[in-house]
Amino acid sequence: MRASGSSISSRSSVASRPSLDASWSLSPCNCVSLCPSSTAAFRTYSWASISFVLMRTDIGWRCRSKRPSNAAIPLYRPFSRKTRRYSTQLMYCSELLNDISLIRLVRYTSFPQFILLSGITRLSMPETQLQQARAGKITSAMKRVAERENCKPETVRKQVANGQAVIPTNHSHESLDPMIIGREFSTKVNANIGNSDTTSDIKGELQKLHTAVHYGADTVMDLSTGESLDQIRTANIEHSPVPVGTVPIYEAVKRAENPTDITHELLLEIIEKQAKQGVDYMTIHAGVLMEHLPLTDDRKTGIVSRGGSILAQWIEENGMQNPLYAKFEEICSIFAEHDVTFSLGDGLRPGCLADANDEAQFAELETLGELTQTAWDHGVQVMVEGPGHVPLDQIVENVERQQEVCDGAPFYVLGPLVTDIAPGYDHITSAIGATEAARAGAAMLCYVTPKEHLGLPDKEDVRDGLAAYRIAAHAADVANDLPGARDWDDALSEARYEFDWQRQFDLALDPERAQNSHDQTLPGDNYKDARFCSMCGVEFCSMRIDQDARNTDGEMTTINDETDLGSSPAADVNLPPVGVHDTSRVPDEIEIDGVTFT
Ligand SMILES: C[C@H]1O[C@@H](n2cnc3c(N)ncnc32)[C@H](O)[C@@H]1O
Ligand SMILES: Cc1ncc(COP(=O)(O)O)c(N)n1
Ligand code: SF4
Ligand SMILES: [Zn+2]
Repeated sequence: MRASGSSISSRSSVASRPSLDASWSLSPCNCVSLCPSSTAAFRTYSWASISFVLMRTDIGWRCRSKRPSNAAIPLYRPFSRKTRRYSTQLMYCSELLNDISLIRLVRYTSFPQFILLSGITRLSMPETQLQQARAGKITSAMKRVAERENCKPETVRKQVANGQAVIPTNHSHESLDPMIIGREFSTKVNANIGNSDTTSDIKGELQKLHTAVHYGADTVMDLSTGESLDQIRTANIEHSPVPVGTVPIYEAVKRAENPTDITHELLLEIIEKQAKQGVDYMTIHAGVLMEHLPLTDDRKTGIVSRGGSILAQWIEENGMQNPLYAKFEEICSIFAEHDVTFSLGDGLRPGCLADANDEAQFAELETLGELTQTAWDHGVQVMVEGPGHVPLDQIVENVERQQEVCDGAPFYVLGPLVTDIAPGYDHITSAIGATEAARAGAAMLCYVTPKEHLGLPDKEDVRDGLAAYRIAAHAADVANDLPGARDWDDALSEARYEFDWQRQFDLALDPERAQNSHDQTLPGDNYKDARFCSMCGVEFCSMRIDQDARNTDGEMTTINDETDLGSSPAADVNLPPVGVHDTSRVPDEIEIDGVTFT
């Protein structure tokens, strides 16, 4: 049976190994998926657990009943390219069968297109969190998430089972501490990092990753488009306790001579490679359809999504449909194998207030709604990306429409920026929109840094962006009455009123910044229990005046009850800087090409 320990350390044993499920039953549709597809899964599993392997014969598989010596067994041969993927999966089986002395074809199953090989133990592919949730299983990732969100594991399972929440957990992401994204849970924040062709190396990227995690990013996206893409991605995954997202079309552009030369095969190859590397979720801009492109003609700022603009160019120059749309089901199969979560990209999102909520944006959203269903049919977890630049009064409509069109799949919004006038302050223009979006039901906010529209963010920008977005997420959680969220505000206010400066710093979203600001004018230790600060000075300190008055009236004794953050229902998210990730599986060091990074 599946490992059932609730401790975090048992997570990988559940998430990344084939399940041994005695109650598994044969059915034509899951026989193929019975064959494991991840070599990693094999290596971590003992041979003894394999009981049988099923093979499809109707799609061109041939089987030899005898194993030729010790060589890899050519058990299966595809008839056509269409069956190539099955071939890959089954060849892994043959690697495994190598170690087994006798393979006997015993009988046909009740489904004539399948041959049952026995003499070996049962084996099945690790399933996605969605598939397991639907089957009524509570995985250790679900248990861990329930612990972090202070809810029942069954609540988590139900939310995942019906697609209202996702737990991005690639089977190969060993250092991950599972988290959940869904409107019923605390609002999450994503930080974009990654290099471009002008700046930043692996070391700089790892520093941005550390900064992002330290300041409370719930997920990070590696949006690198410069040098060393594979190395940066694998280093990020290895070091990240939070889910890592990518946009595979970016690598395709780097690999092809010209974006128009990107082939379907190249895209699938890159997606599969990144899935094997352990990427937890991928932005797939499959909703940018040929027929939607004319709808952007009258826009003020056209197509501002990078992925969207590249695909639009590809579609126009090749005169063919979006390859990510054409190959969507193949992508689903890859995602199902590794439990990669879709982040359905909004390639036609508005790039300015004037273009918000236009026909192109909503036409794409309809397509994303259909693709959500297709992904669910394949047992793959889905979230949906949203805009961008939207006037404050149109944000609720955006969220409600997405929730309706995509049947409650989690909404993951970039900002949105509520005004276009403040380059240099777009972490603020967008955090205002993000707060409104989260209030209306967005599940995850993609941060925007002060460098937006101006340049590549560095680690200080990452810190500023996260501060703005942690505030947005928390403000929405408080307003939405998330149990315990307000306790953090109450505890800090108590410390403030008591002139307990140290506690006020400690409880601050960014403790270092709070202390530095106080130190700028009143650095001495004696000021750390002073009953005023330099804002008003001792004579005009309203809190001191008020306290003295209340003291005289004998009221102070009645207001002494302290909020205990440790026992708050939101204890895990009420911790400064914010949030707690279990980093115990993140290695202290990593070596890349002979250079050690920490
Ligand atoms: C979709 C969002 O991703 C941001 N974005 C794109 N590439 C990077 C990067 N390397 N680092 C940080 N943010 C990035 C854009 O600024 C946009 O806001
Ligand atoms: C919320 C969100 N939206 C979009 C993108 C992708 O960027 P792009 O669409 O510009 O390629 C992203 N990474 N996150
Ligand atoms: S951020 Fe800069 S590089 Fe990116 S689309 Fe805008 S102007 Fe172009
Ligand atoms: Zn913009």
